[in-house]
Amino acid sequence: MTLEIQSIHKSFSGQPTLSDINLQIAPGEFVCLLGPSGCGKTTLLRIVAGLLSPDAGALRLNGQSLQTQSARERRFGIVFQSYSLFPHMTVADNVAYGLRLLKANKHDIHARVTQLLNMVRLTDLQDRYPQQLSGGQQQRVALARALAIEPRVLLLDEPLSALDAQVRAQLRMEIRDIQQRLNIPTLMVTHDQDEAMEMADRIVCMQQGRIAQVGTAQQLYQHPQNRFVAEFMGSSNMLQSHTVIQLWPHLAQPSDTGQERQKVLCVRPEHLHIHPHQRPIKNAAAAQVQQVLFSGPWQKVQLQCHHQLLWAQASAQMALHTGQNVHVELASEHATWVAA
Ligand SMILES: Nc1ncnc2c1ncn2[C@@H]1O[C@H](COP(=O)(O)OP(=O)(O)OP(=O)(O)O)[C@@H](O)[C@H]1O
Repeated sequence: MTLEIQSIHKSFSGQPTLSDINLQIAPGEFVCLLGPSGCGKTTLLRIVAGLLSPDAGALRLNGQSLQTQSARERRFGIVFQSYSLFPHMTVADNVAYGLRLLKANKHDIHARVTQLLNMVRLTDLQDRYPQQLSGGQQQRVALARALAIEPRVLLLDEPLSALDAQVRAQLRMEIRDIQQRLNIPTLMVTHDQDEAMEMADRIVCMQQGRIAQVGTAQQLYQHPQNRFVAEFMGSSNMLQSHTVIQLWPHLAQPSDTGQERQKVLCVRPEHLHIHPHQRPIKNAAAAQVQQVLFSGPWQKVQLQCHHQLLWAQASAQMALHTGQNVHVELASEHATWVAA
């Protein structure tokens, strides 16, 4: 199944919420809509689901228009942030719900529910009610329920954001694994960049109702097209051209490469190399340590470098303390000039 989203526009009370959204999701592909609150992610997902009509544009599945199909006729599986399980039904009945609506026979329903509960590892809990389950278990039931109808497309609206960090990490892997095994085209909304980077084949980074950039996690992280994408995808230091000349005069300026002005240098913390001594080093700038934050195998280090504050990442083994004079080198092959 290939899902095509073509030139979708949507306004609320005259305010454009989505402008010219174009996207194609290949069979079995996992695509994440990523962006800050209010950028239009959920609106787009609801339009794809058939819960909201676009003002203009088209949706196609395998070339066939979805325009006249209701949400139910589309047969898409949807999982929301708030589990939305039926509280008066057991786990097994929740999973069976969609199949009963489709009037599947009892034997088939039982076989399918057994298979799905096994897939989401809830077989032992099938007679419990939702309120007797943890958040993670409830979300697994919601996933099984969405998958029961053999959906043509899977839509996930922030399915993990109500869960604690450990359960989230576990469920990320489980959802990705199940999605790959079933080979269903999937669109997931999230505002969590780590989640998007770990789960998605491609990420759609959205800004104020428009697509800012589409690509793999590596493409967006390593080659962001503009400052918004660079800052949204992981931590970065954004340096003006005159600051770069001061700190690392050997670096090529954007004008050297024939690109227009008004660019800033995006420097990821892991590409700054700290030399923990005062001795000058070729192509390294003098700096003073302002803060050291322990972060497991790493320390996040804030440096004052001329008038610029920089965040760097250093190994936890490196002895660093506040006020220490150091030198900082930039792995120039990783630094990217992006549109400001
Ligand atoms: N039914 C509606 N009526 C009016 N405005 C709406 C409606 N639904 C959404 N909006 C507005 O459209 C914009 C986009 O909302 P949307 O829920 O799509 O954003 P989002 O990116 O999913 O945000 P979040 O991450 O906070 O859920 C917001 O400004 C929101 O207030």
